[in-house]
Amino acid sequence: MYGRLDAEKSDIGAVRARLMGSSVDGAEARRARDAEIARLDRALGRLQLAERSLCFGRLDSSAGESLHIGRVGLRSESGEILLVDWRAEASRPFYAATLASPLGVRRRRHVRVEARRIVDVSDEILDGSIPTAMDAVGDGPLVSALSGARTGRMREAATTLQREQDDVVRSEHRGVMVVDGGPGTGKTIVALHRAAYVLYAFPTIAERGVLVFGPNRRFLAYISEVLPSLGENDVELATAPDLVGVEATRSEPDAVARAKGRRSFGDALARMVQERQPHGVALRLTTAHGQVVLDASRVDAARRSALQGGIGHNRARNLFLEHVVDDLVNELEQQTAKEISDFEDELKDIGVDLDRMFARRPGDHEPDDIESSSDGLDIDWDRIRDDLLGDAGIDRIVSGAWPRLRAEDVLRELLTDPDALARAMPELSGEHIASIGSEAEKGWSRADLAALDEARALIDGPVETTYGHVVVDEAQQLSEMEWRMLMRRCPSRSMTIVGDLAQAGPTTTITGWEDALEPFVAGRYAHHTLTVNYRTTAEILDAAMPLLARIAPSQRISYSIRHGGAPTYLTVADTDVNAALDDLVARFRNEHPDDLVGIIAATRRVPGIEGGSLGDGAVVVPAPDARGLEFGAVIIVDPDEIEGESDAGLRDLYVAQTRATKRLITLTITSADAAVLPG
Ligand SMILES: Nc1ncnc2c1ncn2[C@@H]1O[C@H](COP(=O)(O)OP(=O)(O)OP(=O)(O)O)[C@@H](O)[C@H]1O
Repeated sequence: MYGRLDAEKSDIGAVRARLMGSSVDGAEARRARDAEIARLDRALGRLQLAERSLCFGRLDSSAGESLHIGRVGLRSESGEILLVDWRAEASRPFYAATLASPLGVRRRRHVRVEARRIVDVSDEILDGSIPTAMDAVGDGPLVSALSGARTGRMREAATTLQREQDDVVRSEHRGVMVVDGGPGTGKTIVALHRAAYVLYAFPTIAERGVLVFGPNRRFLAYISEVLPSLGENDVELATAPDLVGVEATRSEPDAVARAKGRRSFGDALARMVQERQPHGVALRLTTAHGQVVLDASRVDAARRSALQGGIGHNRARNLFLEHVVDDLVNELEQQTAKEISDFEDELKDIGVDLDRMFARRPGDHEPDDIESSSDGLDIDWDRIRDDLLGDAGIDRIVSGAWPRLRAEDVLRELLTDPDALARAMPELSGEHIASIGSEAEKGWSRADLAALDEARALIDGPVETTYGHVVVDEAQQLSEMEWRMLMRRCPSRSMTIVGDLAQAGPTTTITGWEDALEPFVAGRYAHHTLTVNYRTTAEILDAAMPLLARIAPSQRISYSIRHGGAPTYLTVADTDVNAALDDLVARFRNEHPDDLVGIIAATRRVPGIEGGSLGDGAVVVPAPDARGLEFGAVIIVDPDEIEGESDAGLRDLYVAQTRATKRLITLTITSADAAVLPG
């Protein structure tokens, strides 16, 4: 297989070199050549990424046929199949076969390859037959993957995707799919493998781009290596600031962020923009050709037809200008015709007959021209229309009724208009409303970003960059306005949405998936729930259950497949926290040198801990940012402080309790000397 991999790489390299060296005539041909070279580069990149564990599985059927499964598909020179891509239909039994339903598979083999050598083989016999000397039945690769060290970067799991996960990854559903489940059930793993599957199996969707949206950059860094290691580099990873192209530089009270995240805030923006469009007013237009007043009903009709295409306030303004100028020219034409005929009548009254004066002698052609001379034949109305479209005076009058706007200005205007805010956010106190205004000049907050995106859509029209498929991770975090921001980027509504409502943060405004999706795909989405926890041991999960019972009593409880030590609870004096952490980290790292320790604390406590002398074996994470992350060991510092820090404090604590793969330690802080240091 590696021989064929090398041969394919060098074949592609040769074609590429030939193309580079060939001469092309004209821009069209050059574009076609560049596109072909880019395609070859992508194919080459994919083959290079397949180098690491090229083949990781093998299926042997009860009928004696076998199939190798790996990162890419490969054929021999004579065309027979050597290796099947893990996403191909033929690979499905590798993930779907079970003891209860072996799908014709006798043996499923996991192969581990390092530096092109097989270093481990592990078999499962699925059809009930007796293992032979040729079978290597032992501890499964899933268990070894799960108990492996956590180094701060998520790893792909194409080799060990489990059946309930694989059903989602390989689903034929092309619309919106929601995947929920408790912490550690593999929602992120499923979402990322789904992205890889979409790229492979739905080429027309993939062509339009795939976006993976995550809550913050720390999380994106954590998952950043999964897709490349699956051979997929054509996926964009983004957070809200990336999508909007603006950084959030200011924090604000959760209640304010929540209010800004509601639909009603978007509606207030829309009203603000509508108020900058003419409603029920007449337009007085003065031109070199005369003065015209367009009455309110014609102005309203022009406004309605300009807005019909949903192209945004500024571009609709240009259409409005065109409608106004059309009406204006019609009006001028009629005025002129009337003036000429009035003039003729006056002349007739004093005995002058224009028709007779201009009449040609008998024998001349085109008697019609004589008729039309009185209709203003010499006036080129098309040219006048063009002139008026570029006329600064008309532009000024239209701008008075329909000004060009900037999204930033409109949002600032709303944020500094206490009356409009009070109408849009009836739940906020006067104090909060006032604070919004005084903070607005100091930069944007996180919640402002979605509002800015909304204002841009209203003013500048649909976003330019859209995607064929959008994956949303930690989706419980999104506000209604953020849902709109994402939907705007996925007009085809092909999405994979993963999240866990029990882990929702303080600024979430939705209460359920139906609530979130109803405005976009009411009732038309698939829903899956994952049930097995692959992260924490059963002991750690058990310790988190009382909290889950308080947060989401109706949530189906997941179960863990691994066991380990019971969580530890310690008490230390405030002044000894850093010394205790040093000690705990050192002890854990001694036993598990490659495993990262996550120290999770209330946001306000983080700087104090970071100021300590922790080595690189540990990272300090503010509790609200711990969503989605995972560590070998987790030390929770002062759970009460985490719980009390925000409206979502209890859920933050639940998230913190479910991040560890091996050990969970909780440090309670006391100012008394009675603290018990870990002994
Ligand atoms: N099939 C699998 N094979 C190997 N590892 C897996 C598999 N499924 C999940 N895992 C591992 O289990 C851990 C938890 O998975 P993941 O982070 O996707 O869960 P999650 O449901 O997104 O969790 P949370 O809700 O806490 O963010 C990760 O380390 C992941 O790599």
